[in-house]
Amino acid sequence: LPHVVILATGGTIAGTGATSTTTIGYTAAKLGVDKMIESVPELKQVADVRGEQVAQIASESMTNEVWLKLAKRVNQLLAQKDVDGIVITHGTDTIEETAYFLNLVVKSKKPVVVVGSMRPATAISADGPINLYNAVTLAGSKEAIGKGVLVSLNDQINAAREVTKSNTSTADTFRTPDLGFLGYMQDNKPHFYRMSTRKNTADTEFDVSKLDKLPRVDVVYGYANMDRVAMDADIAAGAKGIVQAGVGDGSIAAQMMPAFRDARKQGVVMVRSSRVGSGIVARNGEANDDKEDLVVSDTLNAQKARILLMLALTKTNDTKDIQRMFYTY
Ligand SMILES: NC(=O)C[C@H](N)C(=O)O
Repeated sequence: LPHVVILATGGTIAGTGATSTTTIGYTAAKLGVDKMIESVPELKQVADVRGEQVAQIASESMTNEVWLKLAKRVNQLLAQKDVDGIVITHGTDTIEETAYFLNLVVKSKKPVVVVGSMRPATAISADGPINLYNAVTLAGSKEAIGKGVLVSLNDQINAAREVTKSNTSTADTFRTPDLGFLGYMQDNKPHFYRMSTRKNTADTEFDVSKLDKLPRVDVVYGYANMDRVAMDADIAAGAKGIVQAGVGDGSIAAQMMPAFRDARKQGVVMVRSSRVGSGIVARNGEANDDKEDLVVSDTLNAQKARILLMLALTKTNDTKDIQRMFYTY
């Protein structure tokens, strides 16, 4: 049997509610990793599993510090001969962010699968146990090697770079808009049909082994009648980069342009992303990125663009080089 380590961070998969019909007003991050493993005895049929508790939080409270701790532990474990794959149990609110962060900093081709659930462990038809079973099966599989960090819930396998939470509360919330998920978990095995084409894990240039913090990068949301107050406040608070989740194709409001120019004068790296949820933000499309010295996020949503920009800023401030990274990862 493959050796799979489960790193637990909390979330609804470890959540408990007052009654079996409580699916909303429950408390996330209550069960410890050993209790979660015990509650799915079938795990022992597919892998030699053991657990470690890395954090015990609802994922809305995820921080850069927990990411660094988690990534370092994943890298230590995957360097061991007796570890074949890792499962990370996680809340679903920021699962796509943690998965993409790991997709950029894990230095191994061995499978890393991030899993969560939409119903707490105490609910009727809780989705946590089957999701955990599928995740451990996937992490122990040969098929998952070299596919980058994966997110698996609801019998589906998604790529970390592309997956996003699309519904606040239903079990089928995870989607890869337009591009589609990678495959299914069915009948105790993965069935892959496609792969993400972007570089990941062992093929990236990022190394967090000596980092204990990441540069501050904030997201500013675009909307009609927006002004520069939030962006200026973020920069005053020390942001080295700003991602605008702009309207449409990452458009910049006329009244925001002076704020973008002031930010660039101070060396703040400005990334145009979109609030739309799918599609490419085209370079020199809705803004003159060459002239204004801006970066476009390509198809990354704003929360993932923030992660890539933080990591990029650990290497360089050069906007051309950072743009290359956005087209590479
Ligand atoms: N379904 C969930 O896991 C939601 C929860 N708020 C979390 O992200 O921890």
